[in-house]
Amino acid sequence: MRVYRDLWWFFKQEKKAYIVGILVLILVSLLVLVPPYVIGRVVDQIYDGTLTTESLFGWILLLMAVGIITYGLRYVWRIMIFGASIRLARTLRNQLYEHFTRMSSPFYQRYRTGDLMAHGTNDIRAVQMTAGQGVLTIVDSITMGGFVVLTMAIVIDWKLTLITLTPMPFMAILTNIYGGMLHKRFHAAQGAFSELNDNVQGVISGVRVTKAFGQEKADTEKFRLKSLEVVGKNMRVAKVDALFSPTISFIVGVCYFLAVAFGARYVVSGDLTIGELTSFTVYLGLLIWPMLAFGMFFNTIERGRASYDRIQKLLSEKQDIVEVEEAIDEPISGDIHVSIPMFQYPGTSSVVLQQIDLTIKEGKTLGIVGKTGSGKSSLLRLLLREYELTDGTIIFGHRPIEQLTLNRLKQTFGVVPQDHFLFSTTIADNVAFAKPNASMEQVIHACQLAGIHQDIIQFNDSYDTVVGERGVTLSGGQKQRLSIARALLADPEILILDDSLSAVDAATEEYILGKLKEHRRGQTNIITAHRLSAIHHAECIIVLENGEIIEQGNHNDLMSLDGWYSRMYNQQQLEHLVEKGGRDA
Ligand SMILES: Nc1ncnc2c1ncn2[C@@H]1O[C@H](COP(=O)(O)OP(=O)(O)OP(=O)(O)O)[C@@H](O)[C@H]1O
Repeated sequence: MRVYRDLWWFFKQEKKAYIVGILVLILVSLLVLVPPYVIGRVVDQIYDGTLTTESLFGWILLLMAVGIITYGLRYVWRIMIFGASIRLARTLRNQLYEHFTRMSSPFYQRYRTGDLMAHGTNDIRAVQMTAGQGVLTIVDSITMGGFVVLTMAIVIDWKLTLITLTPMPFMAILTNIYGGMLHKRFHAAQGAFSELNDNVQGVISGVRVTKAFGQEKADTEKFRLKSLEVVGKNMRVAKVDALFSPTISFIVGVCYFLAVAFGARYVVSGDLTIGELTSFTVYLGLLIWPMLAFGMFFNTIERGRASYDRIQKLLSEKQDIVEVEEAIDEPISGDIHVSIPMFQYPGTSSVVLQQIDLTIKEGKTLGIVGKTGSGKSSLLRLLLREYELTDGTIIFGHRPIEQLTLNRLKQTFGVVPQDHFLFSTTIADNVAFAKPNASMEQVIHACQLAGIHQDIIQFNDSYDTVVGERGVTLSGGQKQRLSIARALLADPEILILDDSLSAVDAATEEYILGKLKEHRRGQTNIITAHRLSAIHHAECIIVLENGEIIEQGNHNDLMSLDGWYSRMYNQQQLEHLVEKGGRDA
């Protein structure tokens, strides 16, 4: 029942729908008492020989009227109660979605995508059932069950009612025991389903790698086993679930037996008419649904409680990055001063960045290089405030990063991440993602700057070509250039290219860099790269090693240092020459 207390905010919000729905349900419960009464009266009139055509016609009219009114009322309560529960599902889904969009990287590291998807679908459905079917079953079992029992006791015979209903407490006890078992098993089944979801998501998004390594069989086997586990756990739920109905039917059967055995004696002794006994047994039949509903109710709320708890746990996850109340939303300008004595990712013990002291000059290009894992992307993530600084400061002009609104920070940067992502939509929509109202000319211009325009017009549908899962598959270099076009279209004050030219050839790289220099004159660029040709033109270059700046200066400064940069540059130049020689030969 705790789930209803937790959902009280929603019932208050939808009180009109629930009050009308419940009142109508009560009315229906009263109306269903009429037909068994009529049947009993008709049987008695036949037995007495007093049934006339007129009175039969009257009874039939009454039954028809009750039938039609019940039909209409059942429609009304469904719309009221089930309609409200659909609105609850919508509200929770929106809350979850908004929450997901607010959360930053650490949250997505803590939760698996499959789990989040299961919470957004299965759990919400279970809560919706609690607010819809759960309310119906409890109201129906109490009102209809109560009215039927009262009618049997008051209108027909209280002693017979008492005898007939003695097995009922067993039903309450048993359904309660089953409910407890169901809760545990449902929890386990839900967990296994989440894992399966995760598995499917991983397999589908990595299907090309699977095929490339010929791992289809192994993957299918893994999936088969996982699926078997889910089936097994759901079977355990089904086995308890399946106990409800036979238990109730058995107990109701015993009640029928008692009703007929004792009722017949009452008829013989003249305490009951044959019509009354007929009504009594029909009323007993009406009790099956409330009893079943009672069992279903526990079942539904057990699931709803587990699911609502999981949804609340997700919603209560605090944002990792919180905007201060007095955050300022003013245009960001000036140099960026970065001072990070030390940085560790939350929950880890290894130092990723240390003794970073750096000024990123406004309107200039900063190149960041270093071995893989040296901390290049981590430094960018801190600039974007994807993670909170544990020690040190980042100051934009004269404003510490924490004093700026998150929105302003996002608007200031245009990022082309390493793991660029294209949506399953047209090329034009993908490019215009951050600026949906951009004109076609602007989209084309950005694509020209990113050196992808010529590729796009080769496609049959040009800018309307659908890419991704539902459309054409682009090469790595094409995807990178589309991501660059997307960032350029937004014309950000600070452009970040995180190893974004790695998949294009040297000539294309040179073309894009030339265009960037021309188009982004006076704007800040931050470029990380493994190929030094991508950054050698930068006004300032830093070399990172184990999270520390070991060299800093422009290309000429670094070449004269004769350190990591110059060694790497010479080596890459040599490789380039060998490659070119090989091609020319
Ligand atoms: N979210 C994270 N949580 C914990 N550790 C992380 C996280 N992201 C990166 N790291 C660790 O931080 C270190 C620096 O990683 P980072 O991605 O910044 O390196 P990088 O220089 O950008 O590497 P690459 O050139 O391969 O992209 C690595 O040891 C990495 O394992």
